[in-house]
Amino acid sequence: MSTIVWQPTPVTKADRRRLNGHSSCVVWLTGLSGSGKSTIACALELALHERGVHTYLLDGDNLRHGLNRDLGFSADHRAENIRRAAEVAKLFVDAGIIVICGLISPYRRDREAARALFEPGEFIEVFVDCPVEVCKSRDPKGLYRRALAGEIKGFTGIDDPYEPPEAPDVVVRTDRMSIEACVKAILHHLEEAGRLGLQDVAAAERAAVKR
Ligand SMILES: Nc1ncnc2c1ncn2[C@@H]1O[C@H](COP(=O)(O)OS(=O)(=O)O)[C@@H](OP(=O)(O)O)[C@H]1O
Ligand SMILES: Nc1ncnc2c1ncn2[C@@H]1O[C@H](COP(=O)(O)OP(=O)(O)O)[C@@H](O)[C@H]1O
Repeated sequence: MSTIVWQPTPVTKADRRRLNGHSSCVVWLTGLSGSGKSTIACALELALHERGVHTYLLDGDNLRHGLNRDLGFSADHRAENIRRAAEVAKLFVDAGIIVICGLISPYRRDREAARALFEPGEFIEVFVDCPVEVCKSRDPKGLYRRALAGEIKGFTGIDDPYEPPEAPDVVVRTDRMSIEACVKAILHHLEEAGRLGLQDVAAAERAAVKR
C-alpha cells in the first residue's frame, strides 16, 4: 500500500485557466527527425504568444541537455524520455498553460501512455508527417548522413522504427504544406476544441454540477 497521499491545493487548474483567460492543453508533435517538429513548434508558439496565450515549448533535443541528459535512444530510454516530458507537460497544463512538445516519440505505446496522463481533450496529438526521403534530403543537423555512414546506430527511420499515429488529432504534411499552413491547421483545431477560450472550462463545470 502506498505511503504517499495526494495533497490538494486551494487554487485549481480551472482557477488558473480563468485568470489566464484561456484553457490549457498539450500539443504533442510527433514525427521523424527533420520532419519539422521544432520549426512548427516555434512558429506555433510565436503565433499563440502574439494572440496573448500563455505558452511553453518543450523540445526533445533541449530536454536531453538537462532533465533527460542521462537518457539515450534505446526503446526503454525513449519511453522514459517521453514519460518525463509528458509528466512535465502535465504540470504546465495544470498551471493553465498551452504546452507544445516536440519529440520524435516513435512508439505508439509511449504516446498512448503520455495521452493517458491527461483529461479527455487535453492531449492533442499532431502527426508531423514527412516521407523519410524528404527528411534525409533536408538533414538539418547532418544526422541522417552520419546514420547512413554507420556513425550513429539506432537512428529513427534508418535502423530504428517509427510507428505513425493511427488516429492523430491533426496531421500536417510538411513536404506539401508551408510552415504557415501547418500552424494554421493546428490553430484551427485548438480553436474548434475551445482551447483558445474558456469554453471547455465552462463545459467541465456544467458536467461537474450534473454529477
Ligand atoms: N538515434 C537517434 N534517433 C533519433 N534521433 C536522434 C538519435 N540520436 C540523436 N538524435 C537526435 O535526438 C533528437 C531526438 O530526441 P527525442 O527526445 O525527440 O527522441 S525520442 O522521442 O526519445 O525518440 C533528434 O532531434 P530532432 O531532429 O529534432 O527530431 C536528433 O537530433
Ligand atoms: N511545412 C514545413 N514545416 C516544418 N518545417 C519545414 C516545412 N517545410 C520545410 N521545412 C524545413 O524542414 C526542416 C525541419 O527541421 P526541424 O524543424 O529541425 O525538424 P525536427 O525538429 O522534426 O527534427 C527545417 O529546415 C524547415 O525549414
